Amino acid sequence: MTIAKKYKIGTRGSPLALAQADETRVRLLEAHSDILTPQDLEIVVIKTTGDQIQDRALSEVGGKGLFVKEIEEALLTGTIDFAVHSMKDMETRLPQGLVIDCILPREDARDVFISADGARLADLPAGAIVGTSSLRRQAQILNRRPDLEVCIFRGSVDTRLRKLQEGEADATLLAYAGLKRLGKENVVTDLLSPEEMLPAVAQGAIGIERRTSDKDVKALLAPINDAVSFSRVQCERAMLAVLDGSCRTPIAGYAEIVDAENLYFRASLLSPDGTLRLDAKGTGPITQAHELGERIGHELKNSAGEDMLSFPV
Ligand SMILES: NCc1[nH]cc(CCC(=O)O)c1CC(=O)O
Repeated sequence: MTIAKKYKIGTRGSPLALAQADETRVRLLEAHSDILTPQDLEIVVIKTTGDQIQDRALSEVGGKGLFVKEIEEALLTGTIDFAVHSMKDMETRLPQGLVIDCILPREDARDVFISADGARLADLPAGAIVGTSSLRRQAQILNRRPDLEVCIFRGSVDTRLRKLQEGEADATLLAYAGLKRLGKENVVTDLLSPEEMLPAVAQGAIGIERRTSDKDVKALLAPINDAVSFSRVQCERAMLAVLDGSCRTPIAGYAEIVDAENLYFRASLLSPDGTLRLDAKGTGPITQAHELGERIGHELKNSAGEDMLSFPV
């Protein structure tokens, strides 16, 4: 890096998004303590369409792209220099001219179970209500516990916890990563293993998006990329890219390190009501993360058939 200059970091304004932008800023200041001072990295909050819709499930209003569109426009027009995202919320295809080649060290990817009265998932009585707006969580819960009810739960982590206290549901499911980043691990009743609840693709991973042409930013971000986290996310997203198309199809995918050289990857495709579930798994070299993800994606796609990939809304 030759010149120090000022950079604008784009992010949503939710408490979690701000925590992630701040983590990115701190990592960059550490990695470039020789050339960057705190004033060189400015956090710019961008309000997205998704932030304004709080009362409907995301799958009803257009999917995860809603949280990202305005931020990508700000990148393309140059209002910001790079953007910090939860990789879980990112579509598999980025707009022309943008790239994500920096993934921070991944946080714990598991989902957690939170109940109002401290009961664990296995303790919930028949008919208990679980609040979630994630089709993946809904489908997996109903697959294991067809006797439970699911209701829509949206909003920030705080909003969901408040709804739980107010009795709108008996329990909810959240990403452990988000709670940890907000310093709210204490609300967790139970950590769910990947066998109980296979995480979402890229859950717990923070990615940084930039203009493909911006070589300064590329060099700035390179030292904070975590190669192993990058490969795990690449594997999971390659699977999603094969299956994607319908955000009404619950998909889960989780790649983990088995030894210094290999990934173990599990993926599942379910029907929203949890009655159908297809699982696939495989191992492969970390250096071929994309190929492993694609292979498992095609395996699921072939056994699913067209109808399971396009459930009616
Ligand atoms: N869809 C919202 C969202 N996007 C990322 C996270 C959590 C943090 C992460 O997975 O990195 C959450 C909240 C949740 O699912 O509990």
